[in-house]
Amino acid sequence: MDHLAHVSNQPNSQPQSQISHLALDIGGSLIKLVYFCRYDDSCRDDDELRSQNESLGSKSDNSRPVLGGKLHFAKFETSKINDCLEFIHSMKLHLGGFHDCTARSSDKIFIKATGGGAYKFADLFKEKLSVSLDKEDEMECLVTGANFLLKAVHQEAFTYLDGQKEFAQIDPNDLYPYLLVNIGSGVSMIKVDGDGKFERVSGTSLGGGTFWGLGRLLTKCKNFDELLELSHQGNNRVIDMLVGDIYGGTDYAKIGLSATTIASSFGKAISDNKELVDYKPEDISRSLLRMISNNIGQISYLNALRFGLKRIFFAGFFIRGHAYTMDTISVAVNFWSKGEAEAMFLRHEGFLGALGAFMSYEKQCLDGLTVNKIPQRFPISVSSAGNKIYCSMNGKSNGNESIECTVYGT
Ligand SMILES: Nc1ncnc2c1ncn2[C@@H]1O[C@H](COP(=O)(O)OP(=O)(O)OP(=O)(O)O)[C@@H](O)[C@H]1O
Ligand SMILES: CC(C)(CO)[C@@H](O)C(=O)NCCC(=O)O
Repeated sequence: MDHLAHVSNQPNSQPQSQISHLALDIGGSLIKLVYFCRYDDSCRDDDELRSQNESLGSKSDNSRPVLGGKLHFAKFETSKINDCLEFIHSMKLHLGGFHDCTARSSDKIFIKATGGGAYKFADLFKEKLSVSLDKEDEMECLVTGANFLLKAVHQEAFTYLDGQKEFAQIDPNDLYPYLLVNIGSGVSMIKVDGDGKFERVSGTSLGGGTFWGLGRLLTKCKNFDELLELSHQGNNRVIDMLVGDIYGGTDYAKIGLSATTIASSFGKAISDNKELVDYKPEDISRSLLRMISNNIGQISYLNALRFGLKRIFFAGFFIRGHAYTMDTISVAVNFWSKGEAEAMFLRHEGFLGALGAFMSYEKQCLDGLTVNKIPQRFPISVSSAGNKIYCSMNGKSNGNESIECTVYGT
C-alpha cells in the first residue's frame, strides 16, 4: 500500500459489511478517498439524536439501531493509481457503492467519483475492480464539500497570520457569500452564494503542480514533503530581486513598496552569473513557494474585490497546513486588501471534492444519502432510504484524520 495512504484508526481487515459509501476525487496530482466505516461495538439506541432529527422534520425509524462510525480519509499520488486500486480492493471499499435502481436486476456497482480522473480512469476501474464510476461535477463537489465542512465541523476554518492560528466562529446562517480558492495542481476560484449556488469566477494554472513540478526540476527533491520541508531553512532573498536591490537599499515609499518587498521573483538569477548548482535548494524552494503563494493570494484578493467578498477560504492539498504557505497567502490578501478581506484555511483542505462526491450519494434513489441540517450537537444529518447517517462532527476531527459519525443502520 502506498505510504501516502493517510487514514487514522485504519481498520486492518474490516469485514465488508462495516464499510459503506466510498467516494473518490481523482485529481491531476492526487487521488482522494472518503469512506464511512462503522464501529464494531457502536450499535446503540440514541433517543436524543432520533428526537432531534424528528423535530426537524426528518423521518426516523425506531426499529433501526444507531451506529457509530467514522468518515475516513486517504490519499494516493495519481501517478500511483495502481496502489490506490490495490488499497480499495484489499479493503473491499469498492463494494461500498450503489446499484442502479432503474435497472431492477442490475448487480452493477457504481462508485461516486469526481475530478478529471473520474473520466480518465473510468475504464481502469471497470477493468480492475468491476465498478463503474458515477461522475459528479468537480466544482459542484468542491462547493458541497466546503459548505458541509464549514457548517458541520467544529473548528474547521481558521486564520493564520504571523505564526498565530486562530479558529474562526462560522455562523452557518451567515456563511454566504464567500470565495473558495481550491489550490490543487491548478487553481479554481469559486464564488459561493449558497448550497449548490456558485460560479467559478477565475482560475490560474500557476498552482500546486507548478510548485511541485518546477521544484522537482530545480532542486532534485524526490517528494513534495521534502521540497516543502526544505523551504523552512531557505532564504528567498538570495534569488528574489527585492525593491531594495533596485532602489539602492531604500523603500519606494511613494507607491507603498518597502525595500524588502519582492520586486521580481527569481529576478536575481538573471544578474548573478550563477548556475543552478550555485543556488541552495532550500533557497530555491523558499522563493518558489513564496512566488506561487503570493500570486494566488493576489489573484484571490482581486476576485474577492471584484464581487465584494470579504471572506476567502483556501483549500486544496498544496497548502498542507504549511505555516509559510498560509502566512504568505494571508499576508498577500491582507496587504492588497488593506486589511479588508480575510484569508481562512480549512483543516480538511484536500478533501472537499471527495466529501462532495460522498454527499452526492443523496441523489440516488436506493442506498443513497440525504443531507439535512440539524443544529447544535448534530449539525448535519446524512440519511438514506436504506440507512441514515448522522454526522455528529463533534470536533474530534483533525486534518486528514477521520470524522466521528453516527448512523442509523439497516
Ligand atoms: N504527497 C504529495 N504528492 C504530490 N503533491 C502533493 C503532495 N502533497 C501535497 N501536494 C500538493 O498538492 C497538489 C495537489 O492538490 P490536490 O490534490 O488538491 O489537487 P488535484 O485534485 O490533484 O489537482 P486538480 O484539482 O488540479 O486536478 C500538488 O500539485 C502538490 O502541490
Ligand atoms: C482544470 C482543473 C479544474 C482540474 O482540477 C484545475 O486544475 C484548474 O482549475 N486549473 C486552472 C485552469 C485555469 O483556470 O487556468
